[in-house]
Amino acid sequence: MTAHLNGFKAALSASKLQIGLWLGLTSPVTAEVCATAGYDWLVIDGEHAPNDVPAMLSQLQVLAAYDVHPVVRTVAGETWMIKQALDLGAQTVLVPMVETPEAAAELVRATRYPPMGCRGVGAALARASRYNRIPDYLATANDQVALIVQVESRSALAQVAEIAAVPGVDGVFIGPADLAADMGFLGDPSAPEVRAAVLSAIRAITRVGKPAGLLTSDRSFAMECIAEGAVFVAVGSDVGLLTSSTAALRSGFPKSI
Ligand SMILES: O=C(O)C(=O)C[C@H](O)[C@@H](O)CO
Repeated sequence: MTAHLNGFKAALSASKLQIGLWLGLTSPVTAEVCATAGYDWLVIDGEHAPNDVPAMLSQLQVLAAYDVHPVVRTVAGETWMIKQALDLGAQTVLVPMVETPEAAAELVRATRYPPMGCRGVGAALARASRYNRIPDYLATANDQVALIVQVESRSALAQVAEIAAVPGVDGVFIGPADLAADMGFLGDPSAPEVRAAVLSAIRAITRVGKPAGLLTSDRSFAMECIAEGAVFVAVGSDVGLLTSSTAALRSGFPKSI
C-alpha cells in the first residue's frame, strides 16, 4: 500500500488542469489561509522568498491538513537542497534555471533513491517518511516524487523539447519573468515577444507528452496558455494579493490630514 500518493503528479500526468498560487510570505498562517481558497497547488518559494528550512517545514505541516498540493522551489538545483526539501516532506520540487537536458538528468538523479538516482537515505529522521512510520516509503518514494524543471532563458528554450523528454522530468515550468530578462525585456514579461516564446514552449513541451506550466497574474494570458495546453498554471502570489488589496482598501478613504 502506498501511504503517500502524489495526487499532483498524477494530475499532471493525466493533463488535468491545476491552478496554483505562489507563497512568499513564509508564514504557516497565510499558507493555511491560502490552503482553503480552492487552489490545487501552492508553491513554497525558496528561491526569491526568505523561505528557509524551518519556514518550509511549518508550511508543509499546516498544508498537510488540506486538499492542496505543496510544491517546494529550491534556490537552485543543488543535490543537497533537493535532498533537504524531499526529506522535509515535499513530494514535488520545482528547480529554477535549468539550461540543458544533461542538467535535467542530474536533477532527476538527485530526486530519486538508488539505483535510479543518488538521493541520500535518511528516512529514519525525515518527515517525508513520517519518521519511518510509512512502512513502504523507501520502496515507493521514487514513484511518488515529482520533479518540475524551470526553463527561463533563450538557450534553455532552444532545447525545451529535449529537456522535457528527459525520463524522470515530470513537468516543465516556464518562468516568464526571467525569460523576459534574458530576452531583453527585463521587468516586462507581458511583452509580445515573451508571450509568443512562452506559448511556443508550451506547445513544444506538450508535443513530447509532458505537462507545461507557468506563473502569470494576467488572467487573459493564463487562459490563453491553458487553451494552448498548459496544465499547471499559478495565477498569483500571496505577496501580490496582500500588496494590491491593502493599497486598494486604503485608497478608498480620505488621505490623512
Ligand atoms: O521567471 C519567473 O517568472 C519565475 O520563475 C516566477 C518568479 O520567480 C516568481 O517569483 C514571480 O516573480
